[in-house]
Formats: sequence, structure tokens, C-alpha cells
Amino acid sequence: MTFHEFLLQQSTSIRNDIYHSSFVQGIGSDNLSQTQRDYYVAQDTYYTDYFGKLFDLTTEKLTPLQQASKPVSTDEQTAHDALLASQAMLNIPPDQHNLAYLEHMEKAIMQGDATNAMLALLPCTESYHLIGTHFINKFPNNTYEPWLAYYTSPDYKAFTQWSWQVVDQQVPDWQKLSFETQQAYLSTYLTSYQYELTFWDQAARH
Ligand SMILES: Cc1ncc(CO)c(N)n1
Repeated sequence: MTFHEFLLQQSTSIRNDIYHSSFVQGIGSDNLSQTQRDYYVAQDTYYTDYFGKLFDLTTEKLTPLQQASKPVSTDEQTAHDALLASQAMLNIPPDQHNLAYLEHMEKAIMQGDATNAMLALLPCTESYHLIGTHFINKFPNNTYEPWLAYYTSPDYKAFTQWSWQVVDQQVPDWQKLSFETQQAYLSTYLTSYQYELTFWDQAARH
């Protein structure tokens, strides 16, 4: 089993909680209110802007080959547009859980090695691709189908696969990590997953 397969196994239950969360179910079954979408798109616009900077910081820590093999980034605005937010989103400031998530990733990047940095960012990329894969084409005439299409597109898929490839190269033999290092890596990764779940739960409360 590769490192990313081991990680996916460790995050199975939290990913199932994400699939079952009310907002993600709402994307999958065309059932979201305007206020929920306004709140989510406001939070996520702030998040993805900041994430772009964190991603650049992480990329600098990778090998030249890994950097060169990175697929072109896609514009997440397309995914945000698919949720049809109203102008009201412009007045919604970034919430505490969002800032805490970004701070967690930033600390992992500044304080850890390149693997720790990648593991902090991985739940973001991988969970959205897997949500898209899980829900696409499940609900007829879904208004939010373009959102699911974005995260399952060949470009986004390539980006997810590149992330998996990088962590597998960074840790070719995860069974040989010391117990402490394995726990530290897992903690960075699963903490980001927990923030992903919170992000969805908070959006559903609006
Ligand atoms: C909170 C969050 N996590 C992951 C993604 C995927 O890029 C996103 N857009 N927002």
C-alpha cells in the first residue's frame, strides 16, 4: 500500500461524515438555500485566495522535477459560480473556523518539512475531488452539477493525482517511519480533514 492509500484509509470515516454532512448532501441533491450558498462562497473565496499563497510556499519546498510535473492550476471561480451566490456574499467576513484552518496549514508549512506541508494541503484537494466523484450524475437535473463537474474535471483530477504522487515520492516506505513521525504526519493531515468537515457543517448552519 502506498502512503497516500494508507492516508485515505485513515481518513475514510471523516470523509464519510463529509459525504453525509448537510451542505454536501445539498450540493449532491440540489437542496441549498441562498443564505447557505452566500455564506459558503464568501468563506471559500477567502479560503481559496489564501490557499493559493500557501500552495506556492509549499511548491517551493518540492524538488525541481516535482515542481515541473505540476499540472496547470485551474480557476476555482468556476466552481464558486456554479453555486449562484448573491451580492450579499460580499458583506460576509471570513469566519473563525476558516481562519483557524488557514492558520493550521500555514504553521504546518512554516514549521514542518515538505511532507508535512503537503499533508496539510492534501485533504483540501483530495476531499473535493472525491466528493465530486461520489455525487456526480447521481441526481437528475441538479442545478449544482457544474460544481461536481469542476472537481471531477480532467484538470482537477490531474492536480489531485499529482498531489498523491508527490506524497508517495516523499514517503516511499511509510511503514519505516518512526512512530513519532508517523503520528505527527497523521495529525497534520487529519486536523486538516477535521477543518474540512467543520467548514461544511458551518455552511449548513446558515
Ligand atoms: C475549504 C475548501 N477546501 C478545499 C477546497 C478545494 O480546493 C476548497 N475550495 N475549499
